[in-house]
Amino acid sequence: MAPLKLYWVSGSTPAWRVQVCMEEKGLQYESKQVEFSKKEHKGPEVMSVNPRGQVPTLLDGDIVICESVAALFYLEDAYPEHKLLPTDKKERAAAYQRTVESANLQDKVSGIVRLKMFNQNPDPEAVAKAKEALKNELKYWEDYTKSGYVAGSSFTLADTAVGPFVLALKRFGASLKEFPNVAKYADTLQSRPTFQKTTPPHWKETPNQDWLSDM
Ligand SMILES: N[C@@H](CCC(=O)N[C@@H](CS)C(=O)NCC(=O)O)C(=O)O
Repeated sequence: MAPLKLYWVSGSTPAWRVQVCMEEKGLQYESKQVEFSKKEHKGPEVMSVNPRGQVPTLLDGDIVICESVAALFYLEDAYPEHKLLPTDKKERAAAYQRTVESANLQDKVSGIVRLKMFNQNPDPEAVAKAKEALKNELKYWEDYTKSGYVAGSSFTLADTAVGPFVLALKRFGASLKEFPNVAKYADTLQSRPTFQKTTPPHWKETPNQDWLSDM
């Protein structure tokens, strides 16, 4: 049996990061999809390894990693056969920077999800504020993606960290017309077999949301 095991939920963008990273590295892993609706993430199997009861939870034998970005760095370190960090020091620094910096984008995307997914009638003022914060964040990523990827002109670990959140924007209906580089980047990611293989299953079966149709 493969030593790597990933607990994940369909639509969890942090979990998607780890799936993409393992696929890009060509790693075999046991895929353990859990259901939020059945509270499986708070059940004994997940809670015994991750007391927060969250996904992603990655196991490598008796090693447990419960933070998605930490999991990316761990995988790069433990499975160096297919490297996702550049060897050039300057390019590597950029990839480290963007991988960690993806937390800012994660935060702004999560802001929209918290308002729209878990609220029947979200406060319009709060929604407008969250969209403004997201637009401000996207200005940075518009600059970072001008050479095709988020850290230089080839795919790196940083793209596994950022990519799922950019594709979440498309899922939520954003055309990204004000952010043409990000829009092109989204197309690049969407055409990558590893992203296609790991796209949240329920996204493929249900129409996109219209939460960001004005963006
Ligand atoms: N900072 C964590 C966030 C993990 C997280 O928020 N996971 C969500 C799903 S996207 C979750 O498991 N939520 C259930 C809960 O918190 O009870 C990471 O990047 O891995």
